[in-house]
Amino acid sequence: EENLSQLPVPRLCSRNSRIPTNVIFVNLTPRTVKPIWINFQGEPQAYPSLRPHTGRRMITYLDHFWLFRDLETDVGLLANKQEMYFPVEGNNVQPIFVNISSPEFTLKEHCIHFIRKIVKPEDYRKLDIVASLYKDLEDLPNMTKDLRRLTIT
Ligand SMILES: CC(=O)N[C@@H](C)C(=S)N1C[C@H](O)C[C@H]1C(=S)NCc1ccc(-c2scnc2C)cc1
Repeated sequence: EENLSQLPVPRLCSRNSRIPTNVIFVNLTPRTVKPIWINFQGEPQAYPSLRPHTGRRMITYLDHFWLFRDLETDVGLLANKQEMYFPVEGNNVQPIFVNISSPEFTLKEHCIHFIRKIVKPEDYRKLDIVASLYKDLEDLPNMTKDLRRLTIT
C-alpha cells in the first residue's frame, strides 16, 4: 500500500464560480493589511493594501479564498476571526463585511515580534536568552507555511 506521506500536498485553490458577491474588507487594525487572493492555480496573489482603520468595498466570488497579512511583518491576521476567508453565498443586495483583526497574541509572541523589530536576524544569537528563543525568533511568519498548514488541516 503506497506511503501516504509521499503523496504531494493537495493545493488549495479558488474555483472559477463566476458567482459574484459584494464584500467590504474592513481593516480594524492599526497596521497596513495586505489582502491575498489564492488564485485558480493555488498561487497567492497580493491585492492593494488597506491602510490602518480603512475599508474597501469590492467584488469577489463564491468559492474564492483569501488570506490577510500585516504588510510590514507578514504576520497572519484574521478575517471574521478565521485565518482564511471565503464568501459562502452570492448576495447582490447586502454587502458582506469582512472584519480584519489581529489575533490575540501571547505575551511571548508579542515579545518575539518586538525583538524582531529592534534586533537584526544576524544578531539574534548574541542575545543572552535561552537558545530555544533563537529558534522562535528565526521562525519568521511565512504565508507559504501557513497555506500548507491550512490546506492539510
Ligand atoms: C473570473 C474571476 O473570478 N477572476 C478573478 C481574477 C477576479 S475578477 N477576482 C479574484 C478575486 O475574487 C477578486 C476578483 C477581482 S480582481 N475583483 C476586483 C477587485 C479589484 C481590487 C480589489 C481590491 S482589494 C484591496 N483593494 C482593492 C482595490 C478587490 C477586487
